[in-house]
Amino acid sequence: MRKADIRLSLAAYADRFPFLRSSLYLVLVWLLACVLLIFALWMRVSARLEMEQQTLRENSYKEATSFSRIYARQLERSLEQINQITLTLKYYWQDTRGGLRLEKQLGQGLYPSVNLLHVSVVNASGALVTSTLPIPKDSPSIADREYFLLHKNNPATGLIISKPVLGLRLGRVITLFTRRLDAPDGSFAGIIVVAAETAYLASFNDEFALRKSDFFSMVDKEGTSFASQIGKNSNTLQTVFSTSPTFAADDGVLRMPAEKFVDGQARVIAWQKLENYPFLSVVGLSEQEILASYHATEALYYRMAMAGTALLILFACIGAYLSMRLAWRKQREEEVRGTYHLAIDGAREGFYMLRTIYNQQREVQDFFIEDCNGRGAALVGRSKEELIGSRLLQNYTGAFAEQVLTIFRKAMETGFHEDVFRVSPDSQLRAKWIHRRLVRSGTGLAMTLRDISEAKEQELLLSNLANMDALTALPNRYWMMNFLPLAIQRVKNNGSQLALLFVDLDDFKIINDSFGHQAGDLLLQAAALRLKSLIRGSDHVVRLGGDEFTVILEQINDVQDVSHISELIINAMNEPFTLIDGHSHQVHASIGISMSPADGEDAATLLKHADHAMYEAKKNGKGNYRFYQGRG
Ligand SMILES: Nc1nc2c(ncn2[C@@H]2O[C@H](COP(=O)(O)OP(=O)(O)OP(=O)(O)O)[C@@H](O)[C@H]2O)c(=O)[nH]1
Repeated sequence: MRKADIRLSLAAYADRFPFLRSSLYLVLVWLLACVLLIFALWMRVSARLEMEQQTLRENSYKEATSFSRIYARQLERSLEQINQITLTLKYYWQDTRGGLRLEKQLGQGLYPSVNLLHVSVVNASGALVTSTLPIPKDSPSIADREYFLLHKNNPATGLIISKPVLGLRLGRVITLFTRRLDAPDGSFAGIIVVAAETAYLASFNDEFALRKSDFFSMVDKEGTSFASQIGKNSNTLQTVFSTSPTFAADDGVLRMPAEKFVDGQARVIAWQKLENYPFLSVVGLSEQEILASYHATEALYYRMAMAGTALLILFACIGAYLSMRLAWRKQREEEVRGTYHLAIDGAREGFYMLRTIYNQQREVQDFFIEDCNGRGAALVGRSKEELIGSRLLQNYTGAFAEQVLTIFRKAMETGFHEDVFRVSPDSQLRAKWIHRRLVRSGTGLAMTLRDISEAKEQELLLSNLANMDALTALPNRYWMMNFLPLAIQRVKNNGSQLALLFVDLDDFKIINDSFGHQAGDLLLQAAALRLKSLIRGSDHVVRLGGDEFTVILEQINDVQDVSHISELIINAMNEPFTLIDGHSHQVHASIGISMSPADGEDAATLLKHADHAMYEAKKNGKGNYRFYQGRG
């Protein structure tokens, strides 16, 4: 871009600066609308996400509660199974008077869960007697254990479940279920010990769909975890809690923060108290996993909202730009309209903007005056206010209205019409002559009317002067030479004849010489009147100059008629002229006649031949007429 071009375009923008400043509100409106829409969009997205999250949470609460109940029922059954084993073995032991050999039973496959549940019999002195696990040679006495002493000292004690401990023989965490053995005399005979591994107590993972970080756990009232499992296929462990949880009610559901768990993950936990055992089944669903689908949705929503925001900003920019452009154009149009009104209101021409009114057949029926200037209104004797909004044909009536409509329809078709017309008496136009110009513009017409009456009058006057003899007021030679070709053509077309009578006064010079030039003038005027009185309205008398006249007779079908009129003229001219000077003067006339088309088909030839015939008449003694006989 050249420097000059840059300067030009900068100047163009500088021109627009005041406009831009005054139209800044348009940008602000778009901006505000955009901000509001973006705000509404994000509010909607956030509400939607909130709802989604809420639903997921509610579902997770329900799910956790349902799982904790299932687990509680299963745990109850497992504990009951262990209880049954202790009872069965107690009675079996007592029945067989200590003849129970667990190693034998193990061999017979009586303990299907042998790798998770280990049974032992301890005698009254605390020594292992029989067991499903191998008994080491130096197996220590358990006589000092709390549960052993409890059974020993209290015959009524039923099943005692100890806190989880590290099993010495297994090297794994176990929970001991113990029951007292009584001798036939009711004295203490030892205890049955069932050691349950954590995997036995937490072995329900097939029952429901656990996700990777979900867990279930058997917990006692004090919050001690006995067995837990995180995820479906992981190993069981004693606890998942970092500190012992407390549960105020028998059942419930709540969100537990991340720090409460050894793996640092927040969870929704639900618990349920077992009916027959002092334990709670606890199920925890990982919050991260619950919300995993939510996070995907959230990301999608945010992406959509971002795209929506970008689109809205784009729309707002485009909208602001287009509005500004529209406003700029409008302003320009206003300026142009203002200038146009200034121009047309000061114009001497009437100016009208007409919109077409169509009928049902799509024919132009009328025009609606959309705009006009003061001159336009004045031309039809109305005010601008009256005229604007009215229909064009309201201003015309009768045949003239139909004629106007025809011209206007044609202008709509061709796009342009220009004419000059004499104003009809039917018209309301306040002028005698109008110059009219119609230009198609869009769905209507732009019409200008110019009053050319004065110019036309002037033109007519000049035309009359050019065509008229000043002394006699008869048409002159100039007129005749224009008229004759048309008249010759007319008779040629309709097959009739035209007669040109060349009339020359005889001895006129004497009048001039004897009575003066003025008397001669008066006689010429009187002769002209006399000639005019002899012919029909459709015929013409012309003064060629001096004492020479022509009479043009059209539509001659019989040459006799020409002879007759020639005689009338000669007779009339033979009559003395009494002029206003009181003198009576005697002149005669000689007439030469040429006929068209026989003696000529053009004005000059016809005149020349009539002149020749007149010369012949003069030669023949004056006061008579002669038809052209040819040049012979
Ligand atoms: N008063 C008057 N005389 C005119 C006018 N124009 C021409 N004349 C005169 O008219 C006379 C015409 O002359 P001519 O036609 O030759 O003479 P004439 O006496 O009629 O002779 P013939 O035609 O042969 O009979 C001339 O004397 C002109 O000066 C005019 O406008 N007024």
